[in-house]
Amino acid sequence: MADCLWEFLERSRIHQRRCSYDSDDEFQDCEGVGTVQLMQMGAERTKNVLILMSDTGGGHRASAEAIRDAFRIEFGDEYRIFVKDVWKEYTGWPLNDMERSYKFMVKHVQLWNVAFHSTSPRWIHGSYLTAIAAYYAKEVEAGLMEYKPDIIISVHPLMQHIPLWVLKWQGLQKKVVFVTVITDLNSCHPTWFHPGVNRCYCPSEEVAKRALCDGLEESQVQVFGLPIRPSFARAVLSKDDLRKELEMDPDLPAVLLMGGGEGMGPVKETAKALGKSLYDEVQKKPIGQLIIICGRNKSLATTLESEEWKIPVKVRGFETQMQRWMGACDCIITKAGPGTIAEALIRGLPIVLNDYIPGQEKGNVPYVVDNGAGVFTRNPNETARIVARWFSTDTDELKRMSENALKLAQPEAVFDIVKDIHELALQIGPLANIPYVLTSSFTSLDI
Ligand SMILES: CCCCCCCC/C=C\CCCCCCCC(=O)OC[C@H](CO[C@@H]1O[C@H](CO)[C@H](O)[C@H](O)[C@H]1O)OC(=O)CCCCCCC/C=C\CCCCCCCC
Ligand SMILES: O=c1ccn([C@@H]2O[C@H](COP(=O)(O)OP(=O)(O)O)[C@@H](O)[C@H]2O)c(=O)[nH]1
Repeated sequence: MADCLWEFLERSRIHQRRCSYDSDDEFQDCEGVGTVQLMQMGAERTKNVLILMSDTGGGHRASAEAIRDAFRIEFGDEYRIFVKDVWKEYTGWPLNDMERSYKFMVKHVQLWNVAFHSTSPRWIHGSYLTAIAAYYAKEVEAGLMEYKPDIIISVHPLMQHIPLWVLKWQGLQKKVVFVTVITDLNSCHPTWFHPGVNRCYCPSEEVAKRALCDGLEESQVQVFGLPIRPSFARAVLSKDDLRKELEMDPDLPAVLLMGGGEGMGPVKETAKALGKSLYDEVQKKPIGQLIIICGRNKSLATTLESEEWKIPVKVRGFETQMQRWMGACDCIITKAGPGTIAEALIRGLPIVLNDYIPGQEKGNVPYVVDNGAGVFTRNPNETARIVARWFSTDTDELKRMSENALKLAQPEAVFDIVKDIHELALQIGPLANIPYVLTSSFTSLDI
């Protein structure tokens, strides 16, 4: 049933060309077409939710999947959820190549720094994105038609402007619920803030302040926390069982080393330094064990697998059960990725931040350090010394930081977000119950 309205839209676009275009909001002599059928179709139907994301890093997909899973837990079959990179599936360069471009840019970190900051003024990113929206309007429309969304959720900084333009051109802006879920904890890019959204979910008060300064209304802004997969929040995991299951040493304290979905940052150097610092040369035995998760960085995994280690080490590629590995460890070393930080906080893991991407990840460092949940150092030897200290003489500090981490954790955020979206959808009304009047389509506009 959910498909009916969009099918109706598609059919009506043919009819629409025969109607006189009068204003942005109305086709005068189309008024009333299909309204009755649409109101009937609206009753008790499954609603389509389209979550827009891109694999630029691992955090956007993780948040998208968290929202999908929470919808399923809370509302069962009431919603049909699609997690999609519509840009990649439907558009062309540069939108369909963002993953590669982003990887290239963050490898040449100064390039990313310049791109991030030079595109911050609204007039700069606004004009770029409007131009791209105009160029790819038909393709984006085709992508939206495919999934026929009643609700669109963007979890990506570059996925507000273009779909909102397309909805506006189609006269659907007031009928399709559009929300943004921000996945950066602090110093996020202003492209996240679009005044045309129904709601902007901010993971922290700091981000909410930025949203308000950037022109969003208080009624648009909600702060619940960063959405993390329900498996982190809901699973009751015993460390002993997990270690058995993951074939880890049952007694040695364990450190998890990672660098986001792409295995970025000084992972190799830090692993080597830990290999030394966690081995007691006097007693000739390890004082800790090391888990290295390389994500999609295959060459990193291959290099580390070929190393000789004096301590127990596991090298893994992209893992789909991060909550298990985190649950089995006692602390974590990572670049300042917001997803990994929020997950580690839920598991109460003290954090050593060993790198950050300039711009969006810079503000995550004070978020962790000032709240006493971890430390920051870019020096791999220093990182290794800190962990060795935590595992030997300074276990109190490890415990204190673990408590602080748990205080910051917001495991229920994802459920609060989906419940609020559900409420919003009820307030705005099921799309098909709105007396529907077809409006202008950009296909008939000269843009
Ligand atoms: C004097 C004017 C010069 C203008 C030069 C403009 C050149 C445009 C080139 C590049 C665009 C740069 C986009 C900057 C905005 C980015 C917003 C942002 O925060 O992006 C972050 C995401 C990645 O997500 C983050 O991942 C992190 C982990 O790795 C972490 O998890 C974090 O929390 C996440 O938020 O970045 C992207 O997705 C960037 C994609 C790069 C696209 C490159 C496209 C290249 C080509 C042309 C650009 C056309 C697109 C225009 C957009 C410009 C307006 C912003
Ligand atoms: O092998 C891996 C490596 C990472 N992740 C997840 O990828 C996300 C990484 O997001 P973050 O914001 O930390 O960094 P990004 O990858 O976006 O740079 C987190 O949810 C991790 O749990 C994962 O599921 N498997």
